Amino acid sequence: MDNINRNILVIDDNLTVCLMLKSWLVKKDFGVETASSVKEAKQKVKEQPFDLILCDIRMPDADGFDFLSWVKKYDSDILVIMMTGYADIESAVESMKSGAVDYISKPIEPEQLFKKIDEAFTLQERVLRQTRFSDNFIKFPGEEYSKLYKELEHTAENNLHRLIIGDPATGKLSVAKYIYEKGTHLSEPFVIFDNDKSADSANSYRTSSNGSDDRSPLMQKFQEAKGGLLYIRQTAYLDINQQNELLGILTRQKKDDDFTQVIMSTEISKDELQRRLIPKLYNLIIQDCIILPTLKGKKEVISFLANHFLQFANTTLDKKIEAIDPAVLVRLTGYAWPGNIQELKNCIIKAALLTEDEIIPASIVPELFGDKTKNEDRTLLLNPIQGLRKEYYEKEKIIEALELAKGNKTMAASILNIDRKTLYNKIKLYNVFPNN
Ligand SMILES: Nc1ncnc2c1ncn2[C@@H]1O[C@H](COP(=O)(O)OP(=O)(O)OP(=O)(O)O)[C@@H](O)[C@H]1O
Repeated sequence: MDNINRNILVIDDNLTVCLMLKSWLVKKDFGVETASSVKEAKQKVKEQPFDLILCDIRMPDADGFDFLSWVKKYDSDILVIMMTGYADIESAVESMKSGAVDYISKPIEPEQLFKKIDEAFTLQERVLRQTRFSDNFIKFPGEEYSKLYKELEHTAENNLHRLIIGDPATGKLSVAKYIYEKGTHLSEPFVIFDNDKSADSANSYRTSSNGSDDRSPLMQKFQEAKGGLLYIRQTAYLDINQQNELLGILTRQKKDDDFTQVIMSTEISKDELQRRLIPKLYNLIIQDCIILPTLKGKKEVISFLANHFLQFANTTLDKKIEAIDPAVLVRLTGYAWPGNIQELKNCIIKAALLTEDEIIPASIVPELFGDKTKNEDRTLLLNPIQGLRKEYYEKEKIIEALELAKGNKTMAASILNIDRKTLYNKIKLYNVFPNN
């Protein structure tokens, strides 16, 4: 990965050390900020995303350990390397037990520093690859779902291309990630081609520094995904050229090491899809397509998921809520969930945030569902965050998710179903400053 997308915060009360480290790291293309006190450092961490922090173990206004435990609580994904004097080796080792990824002794040698930073990122990437999606996917109870999971496993094991049809937020992307994780190419990329008309610039034609890249956005993403899995969202809206390209991808690839599995998704009905796609493509992908159910009327699944998201909220928000009051469950299971899993997830997160006791109380129902007679007037926060990949709404959705998650970026990323790094990039892109 390019260092250009990585931000490092250097914390040291010695200005010379800060400036020296900054000049070394800037030459390696890192984005670098400095802070001369823990107070200033905390402020900076709240204002902008950092991937790694180099922190002096002894700071005048607070202990480096205090800062370390604060930062790990604030955002456990930020890597911290402690900087120590020779006499401090014992505390450095101690700091690793408290969550630092490494330590480095002063005086610092540039090569040793780069090596340690490199190792820290490599280790993190390995861990992320291993745990990337597994936290997010759970299997729902019931016969219908167990058939679905068997089908997904078959798709994964045999490296098959598949179309997934499902209403908004029924878990199409999650299913694609599951197939990837269960499949044979975990060490290869998982790439999303978001065919939303207003999708972000990642899908626009890219121009290289010394010439132009005249491959279509779809073919660029296909190349990027080589040997891995390409997920095509909103397949129904591919233009004719892209449909022909997709047909080529699906029919001409050989099953060798470079084989790229393609999982396509759409929200629209088969009839509508048939009207939009060229017949050859439609006929090819409609066979064996996977249809994801909606939540409406599935009481057992809704209550299972509500409890699952409660556990997730407990862990992420550091809460200890043990149960959901039966009256709340009745309301949850009776609701139609037009925004499907996303809406339910947002609802439970909100409930967890509003709950101080061990049980989500019945008194919370009006807050969650508003006035029953005016269902459409539910708060904005409870509207499903569906359009998150659409540029028009993206900033708004990010702010909404950060507000809902009370600034907790791990939680916000999960709400948006994007990884933390993507969230950080978008926070930067749209200049969103989460305050908490
Ligand atoms: N099996 C699952 N286990 C846990 N969470 C899930 C599961 N399926 C979906 N979710 C959660 O539900 C939300 C919506 O899922 P996802 O983004 O996969 O839906 P989608 O159908 O791809 O959405 P869209 O209609 O926007 O394309 C996400 O927050 C995701 O984490």
